Amino acid sequence: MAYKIENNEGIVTFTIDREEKRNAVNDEVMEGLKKVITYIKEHNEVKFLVITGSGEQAFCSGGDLSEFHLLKTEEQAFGMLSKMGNILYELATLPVPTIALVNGAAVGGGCEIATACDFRLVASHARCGFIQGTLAITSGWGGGTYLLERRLRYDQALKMLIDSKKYDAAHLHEIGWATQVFEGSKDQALEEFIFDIRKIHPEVHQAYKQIELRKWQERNIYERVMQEIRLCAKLWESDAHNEAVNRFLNKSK
Ligand SMILES: CC[C@@H](C(=O)O)C(=O)SCCNC(=O)CCNC(=O)[C@H](O)C(C)(C)COP(=O)(O)OP(=O)(O)OC[C@H]1O[C@@H](n2cnc3c(N)ncnc32)[C@H](O)[C@@H]1OP(=O)(O)O
Repeated sequence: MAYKIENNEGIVTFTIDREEKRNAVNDEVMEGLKKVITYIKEHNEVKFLVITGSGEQAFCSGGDLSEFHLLKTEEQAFGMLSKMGNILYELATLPVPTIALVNGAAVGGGCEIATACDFRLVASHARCGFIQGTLAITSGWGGGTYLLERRLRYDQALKMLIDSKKYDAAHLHEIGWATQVFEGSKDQALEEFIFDIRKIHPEVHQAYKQIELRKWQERNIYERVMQEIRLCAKLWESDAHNEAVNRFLNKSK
């Protein structure tokens, strides 16, 4: 199984469990995300959702390039990107607060998943970034739109997208992407962060979340996400992208 879902007294945790691939997202992980989203929508008692990755090296390394590299044309790419884009939109607009427990690197689509969450608790050793530019594509799951909505300073958010590099945790905190940085155990960091939140009735959380989401509807976030995905799909079929992915997949051979 590529993922684990646990419910501990209303705190639902989704763990991507593909440590050997640095928790890259494949079709099975997408199905798991759909499942946990449906579960939360059907269970009013859920207080919040935590997303994390197995091991300490990576939260998520983005789309599984060994699988998705088989998609060559713009339309093939759009199919996969929009499937995950819709899942990420559902995640970003869940009625409960969401926490990315960033236990290690969050790059490419992994950084998009973390950005789609309400809070980002980042391990001090983790390096994160929208590195898609190094593959000659843009963010393809809607994460660019979420980043620009997260109220980071605009110039810092745009720089994060266009310099396409990994930032250290201290810098991510300084620019406002990381909610907080933790040392040591991720479970303890989560416990401390939710200590007060978990005492509050879930309907209160949901009411505050609704206020934020109403703003998202007014700002046409879904349409903007779909435009972002289309732009990425166009770049996907370029020679530059193909060559960059081949370089990554063959780097150790
Ligand atoms: C598709 C959507 C698009 C988007 O919308 O954003 C994307 O997500 S594009 C994908 C962006 N991701 C990448 O470019 C992969 C980046 N990966 C890395 O930079 C590094 O792996 C890491 C996450 C920083 C971890 O580095 P390290 O701990 O040194 O591990 P390795 O690099 O040696 O990787 C170990 C192992 O895992 C494989 N791997 C890692 N990431 C992916 C991936 N995204 N897809 C497929 N496979 C991945 C890597 O190839 C190694 O495999 P082996 O050599 O077989 O051990």
